[in-house]
Amino acid sequence: MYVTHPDAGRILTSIDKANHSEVSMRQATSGFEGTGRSFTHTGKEAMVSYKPTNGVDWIVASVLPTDEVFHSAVQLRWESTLLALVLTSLLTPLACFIFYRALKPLRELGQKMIAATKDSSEQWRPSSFYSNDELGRLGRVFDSLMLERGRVVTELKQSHLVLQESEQRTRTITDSMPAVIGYIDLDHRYRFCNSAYKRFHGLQPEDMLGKTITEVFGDGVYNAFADCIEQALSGQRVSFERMVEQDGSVMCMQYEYVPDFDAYGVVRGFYSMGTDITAYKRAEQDLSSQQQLLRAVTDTLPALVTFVDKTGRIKFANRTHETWMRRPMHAIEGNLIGDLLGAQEMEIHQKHFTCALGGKVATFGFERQEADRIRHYQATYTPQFSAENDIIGVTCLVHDVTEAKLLERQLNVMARFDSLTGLPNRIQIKECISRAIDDNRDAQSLAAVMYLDLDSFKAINDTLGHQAGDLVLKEFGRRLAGCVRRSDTVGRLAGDEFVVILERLSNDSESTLVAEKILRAMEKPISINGVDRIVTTSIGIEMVSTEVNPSVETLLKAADEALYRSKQLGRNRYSFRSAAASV
Ligand SMILES: Nc1nc2c(ncn2[C@@H]2O[C@H](COP(=O)(O)OP(=O)(O)OP(=O)(O)O)[C@@H](O)[C@H]2O)c(=O)[nH]1
Repeated sequence: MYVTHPDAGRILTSIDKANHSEVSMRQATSGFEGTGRSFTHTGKEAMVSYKPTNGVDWIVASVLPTDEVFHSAVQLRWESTLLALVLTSLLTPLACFIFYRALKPLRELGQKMIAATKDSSEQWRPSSFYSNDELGRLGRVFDSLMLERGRVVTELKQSHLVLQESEQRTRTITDSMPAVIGYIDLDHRYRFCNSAYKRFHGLQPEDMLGKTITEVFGDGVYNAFADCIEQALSGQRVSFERMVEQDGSVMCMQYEYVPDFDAYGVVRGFYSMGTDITAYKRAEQDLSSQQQLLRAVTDTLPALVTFVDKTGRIKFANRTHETWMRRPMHAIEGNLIGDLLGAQEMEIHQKHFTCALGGKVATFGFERQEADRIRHYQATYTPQFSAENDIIGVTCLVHDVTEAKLLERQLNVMARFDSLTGLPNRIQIKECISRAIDDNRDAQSLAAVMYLDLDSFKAINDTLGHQAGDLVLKEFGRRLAGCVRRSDTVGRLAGDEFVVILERLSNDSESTLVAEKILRAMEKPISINGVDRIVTTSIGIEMVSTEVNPSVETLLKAADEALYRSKQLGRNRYSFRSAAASV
């Protein structure tokens, strides 16, 4: 029940009758203490406080209209708002001004940035006035960035210039080369073409750029070389020849496809280089026909014709090798000359081969044991020079001189022996005397040269005939040979003149013993056509001592003089040149 209430109508009325649906009223009547919102009895919004009293079962509640409660606060809020408005209106321009001033470097920096992005060519000028705050640092960082950018741009420009110059150089070089040079990417499109495409294919290089091989040359050409293109794009180097018709003439072009790899080793295209090898091909054909001709000519020669390069490898060998060396051609050409000849024979050849490689012609003879006989060969090694005058190898010409050697030996025998008697002739007699002089000196012994002449031999010829004379000459030679040691020499000088050379004598008397033996041997008649006839001989002896060193001619002349002495004394005797013993 209300004990007191501004609304007199409520005094002593039950609270139940009042509007106690409010939370605060229910809280208060439940014995709680607190504050809350409520309404005055006039229906105005109000603040309500309630508290039960001690000792008395009363609840003291005060209800104060909200506007009265917050009057001062509202007043203060209005004043504050007003003040804020005033301050805001006053401080805003000031703040703006301060911000404007504070952001000026940032604004200038921004303008510089915009200007810098518009014109990258201008040299960046860093500002020397920067504050020590964040903006200053930002400005300095931006300046360093711009300077770095300027450096990078400069480098890029220089790189670009270098690249341009390099490209120009590449173009100049490739344009001046007698070869078609192009670059084709993975899509088979031309990315570079030198001016030679105009010369060789009648195509404008600038018209080719960006076009595919098919677009430039057509399906036919592409299909013909599709495999090569794929190989190049798979990273393999490809080389092939292609016949090209241009202005009515046919050229032989050799193409080389060289793959182009990026930094990771992945193919990104390939270079195509085509060279006109028509002249080379013709030269090759000419050379081939010349080689065929050379082979045809040399194959028929009875000689070995070989060309050996500097490394000793046989580059050419005529067919005669097959028969002479008893090997098939494939085991000769392309092999080393050392392998063909064998180590033993190569040892003989090596120095002459080296000599020829040194630029000199070397001629030498060598022998080869073949089956049961020895064959003799004459070899000539001639150095071969390139157009630049460099030695490129050696031409070997080998003749079989076995027959010539035999003939030479026969001639030698014929030239050194008397055909009638088979005894050494004048040439060999002189050699024997010369050798006897040396041996005599070396052995410190004596030697003797005996000059013999048949007595009145002319009469035999005249009476019995020339053939009878020959028979007497042969018999005389035979008997002479029977009177001397095997180490002595019997020879026929000419006509009926003979020489006996006695070696290793101890004294003069040994020569006289031989002379007497000869005289005795001639005492026996010679049977001539059934008629026995005694033919005597006169002998002249010249001793060869170790003290003097006479010439062959001197000795023969001295012996002849001694012979003359024997003739003078009546023939059929021996004499020394001086007045020594004569019999
Ligand atoms: N049958 C033959 N006679 C020859 C040969 N060569 C030379 N004669 C002859 O040998 C003779 C040599 O005579 P001479 O030695 O000059 O004279 P000779 O009659 O022997 O007289 P002397 O020597 O003085 O004792 C000449 O009649 C030559 O014609 C030959 O090969 N055969």
